[in-house]
Amino acid sequence: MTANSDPIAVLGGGSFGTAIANLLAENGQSVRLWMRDPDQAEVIRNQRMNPKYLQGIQIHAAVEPVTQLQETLASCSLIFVALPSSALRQALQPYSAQLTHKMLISTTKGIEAKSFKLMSQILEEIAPQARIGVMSGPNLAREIAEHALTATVVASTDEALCQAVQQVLHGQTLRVYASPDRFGVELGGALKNVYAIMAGMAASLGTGENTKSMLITRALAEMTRFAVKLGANPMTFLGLAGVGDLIVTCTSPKSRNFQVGWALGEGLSLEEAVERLGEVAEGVNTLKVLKQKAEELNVYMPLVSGLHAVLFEGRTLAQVIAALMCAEPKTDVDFISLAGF
Ligand SMILES: NC(=O)C1=CN([C@@H]2O[C@H](COP(=O)(O)OP(=O)(O)OC[C@H]3O[C@@H](n4cnc5c(N)ncnc54)[C@H](OP(=O)(O)O)[C@@H]3O)[C@@H](O)[C@H]2O)C=CC1
Ligand SMILES: O=C(CO)COP(=O)(O)O
Repeated sequence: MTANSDPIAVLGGGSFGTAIANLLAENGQSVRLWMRDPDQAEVIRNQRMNPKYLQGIQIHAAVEPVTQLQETLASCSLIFVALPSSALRQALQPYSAQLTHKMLISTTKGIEAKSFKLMSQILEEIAPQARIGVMSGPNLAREIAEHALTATVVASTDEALCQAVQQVLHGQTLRVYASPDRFGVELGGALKNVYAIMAGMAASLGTGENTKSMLITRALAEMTRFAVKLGANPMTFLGLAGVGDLIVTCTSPKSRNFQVGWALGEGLSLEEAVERLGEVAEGVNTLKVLKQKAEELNVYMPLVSGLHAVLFEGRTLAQVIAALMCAEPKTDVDFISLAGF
């Protein structure tokens, strides 16, 4: 791997930002890992660890923790954004002038509540002159940091941008695939978090393997149906950023969304589950906005409606399960015919 001449910025000192920064550094890049908390930066600088988010992972010497956002943006032409969706606009809006002509890669898997915008759409709004891409796929931060063999997708119609990301991130333990379908790749990453909450809940209640499989497969049908309604290419959902990410997040206790679901299954309230997690679980907010959008667009999303009913409308799980199982019989893979195939 040849080193890029400019340093590369990673915004967000959480688990994913730290994992990506480390991989870039291991590939020979010089990396500025921006975080808002000077104390956290100091700890990383001195201990070469990020104990708050990635306990036990050694941070490469070429990762420089920084807290000056303006300087960081000015000094880097390739910028990975790993901020929670609730923070991205607010954090970057004041620096739109510094983002002109930069390559911005969103790794954030969420949807803005008030606008239903995906994060790359917000970046485009903040920085219309920037070059925009997204990175998404079955990418649990801890596994990436521990060098589990992993694949991801960089998506943009800007082929040179995809190649730039492949050049700096592709390595011994991470394969980076390119896709021109930015919208589909990004939407898949955001939607699957909701189903991971359901899967975590199902797992903690001791459901059978048939049930787990039904849940994941019908989740794929439901999220694809929604995506088709928004004009996305359903084929993207058969790739790493669709079914790939859905599988990992719905089956792994390392997923924070799965953990929230697990805690709910144990009887904790949503507030208690989120509090216990202490990290970002994007699926909670996505569930709220997705339920509303599905209604607006008249898309049939019984799993989303069911989870929403349990978490926000005072319905019991038993009531929701009974309604789901007794609903009128449907056709399998209906989203393919909806898409005109
Ligand atoms: N973790 C994973 O496995 C993966 C995560 N992602 C996505 O990456 C995004 C970030 O997740 P992740 O790194 O896991 O989250 P974490 O919960 O691990 O960390 C969140 C980070 O965001 C920072 N932050 C929160 N609010 C602000 C703000 N207003 N301004 C600046 N920084 C802020 C936190 O800083 P502080 O400590 O100061 O609060 C912390 O560094 C999410 O959208 C997630 O879906 C994508 C793929 C995999
Ligand atoms: O997106 C992820 C894996 O691809 C991480 O999922 P969680 O945010 O649920 O941990």
